[in-house]
Parts: sequence; C-alpha cells; structure tokens
Amino acid sequence: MARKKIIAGNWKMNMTPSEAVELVNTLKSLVVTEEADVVFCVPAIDIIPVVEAAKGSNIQVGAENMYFEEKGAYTGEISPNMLTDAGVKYVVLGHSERREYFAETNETVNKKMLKAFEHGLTPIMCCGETLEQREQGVTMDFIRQQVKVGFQNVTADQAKTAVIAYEPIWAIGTGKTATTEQAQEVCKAIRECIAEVYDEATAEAIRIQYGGSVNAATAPELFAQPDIDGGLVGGASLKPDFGKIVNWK
Ligand SMILES: O=C(CO)COP(=O)(O)O
Repeated sequence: MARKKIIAGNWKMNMTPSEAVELVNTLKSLVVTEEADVVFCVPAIDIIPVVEAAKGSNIQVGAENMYFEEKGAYTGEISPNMLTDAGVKYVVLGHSERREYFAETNETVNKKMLKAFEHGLTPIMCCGETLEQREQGVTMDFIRQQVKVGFQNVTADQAKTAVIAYEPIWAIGTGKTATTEQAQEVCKAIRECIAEVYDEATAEAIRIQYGGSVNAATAPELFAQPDIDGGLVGGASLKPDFGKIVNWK
C-alpha cells in the first residue's frame, strides 16, 4: 500500500499576518501536486488569514503547537477546539525548539497527542537526537523513548493517521542535511518501533517525514527513500523554493 507523501512547512516564528497572506498568494498556484498533502504550519496569529488566503487551493493549514485543555485559565495558550474552529487540520507537537526553549517533555507531548486526536487534528509529532547523542551511539534509544511515550494510550487506528517527523537537532537550521542514508535508517527504525508497539499494518500506514535543512536540491533523493514519506521544512518553506520542494518529482 502506497503512503501519500506529506510535505509540511514549519514557519516557526516568522511572517506577520500580512506577510503570511503575501507568501500564500505567491505559493498557492505552485501547490498543485496530487501526490502529496501540502501543509503550511504557521504561527497562531497567522492561522485565520492563511486559511482565508488558501481557500480554493491545495494548501492545508496546520498549527505549530497547542495546549492540552479545551479552555480555562491558561493565559497565552491556544486550545485544540480553537484550532479546528479556525480551519486547522494538522498540529506540530514536540518540536525540538519547544522541547528546548519551552520545557516540553515526552509526557506533555503525549497529553497533546491524545487531545489532538480527540478533536480530529492530525499530529505531526517531532523527534530527533542531538549531535552528542548521535556521537554517543544512543540515537535510537532516545528516539524510541520519544516515540513510545509520545504515543502512550494512542490507539492503533489513531496512530495510523498520525505523522512523525524525524528531525535530527544537529541538522535543523544548520544547512547540514542528514545524509539520505542516515535519514532513511532512522525513519525505518521509527517504523519498526511503531510495528513493535502496535502491528505491521499500523507501521505501514503511519507517515514519517524527515526534517532538517531540507531544500529543493536535497528533497528529491530524501523523498525517494522507502521509509521517508515527505518532509517538515523550516527555512526553505518561507521562500518560493517551497514550490519546488512540493513538486519534487
Ligand atoms: O525544524 C525544522 C522544521 O520543523 C527544520 O528547519 P530547517 O529546514 O530550517 O532546518
């Protein structure tokens, strides 16, 4: 069974609402591929104008984070139902920048995963090792823990619809893409971990992206790997280059 690719841009903390609309207007005519789901994960304040600007195009909209409660005294947070009401379909959870700067843990990521599914949002759960962990040879131990805890109490049917983004921290924003072999190796091991936790059918269905300095030059080879189902793209998603990435073939 062929998995449909999913190529997502993670804008991070870039683009004012008016810049966001301009970028969507530039890119939307380029996002015509039927071979991939294309998702723009944008800052919360950009969601509503981006949903509006993307209407009638193949662009789907995602958030970069959310909280694990529906409402209440959580100043500054955004709830899953706020996202769905605004037209959001995907949510990035557990990005390494959120883990590093905003104290996210595997446990809070897990709570968010469960809430996302409850509200019909598709999580893009990020995992990935530091350079030090890679050099110490503990990459897969670390990632297996991120995946196993992140997916705790997630059912097989839910997991089948999820997206996992493998993003080695040393490759993020550094211009240093993992080699195709390194990326494929870890994505394959993540799929094996899902097969262990669930079953083969779930492992075959779940989509696993690679992220970390993906650009128009590196995307085609990465996306051709058997266990890489697309990419989570940071810097290059803010440029017309993203049009080339989504038309990688
Ligand atoms: O963190 C990333 C996407 O979530 C990757 O960022 P870059 O593509 O800028 O390296």
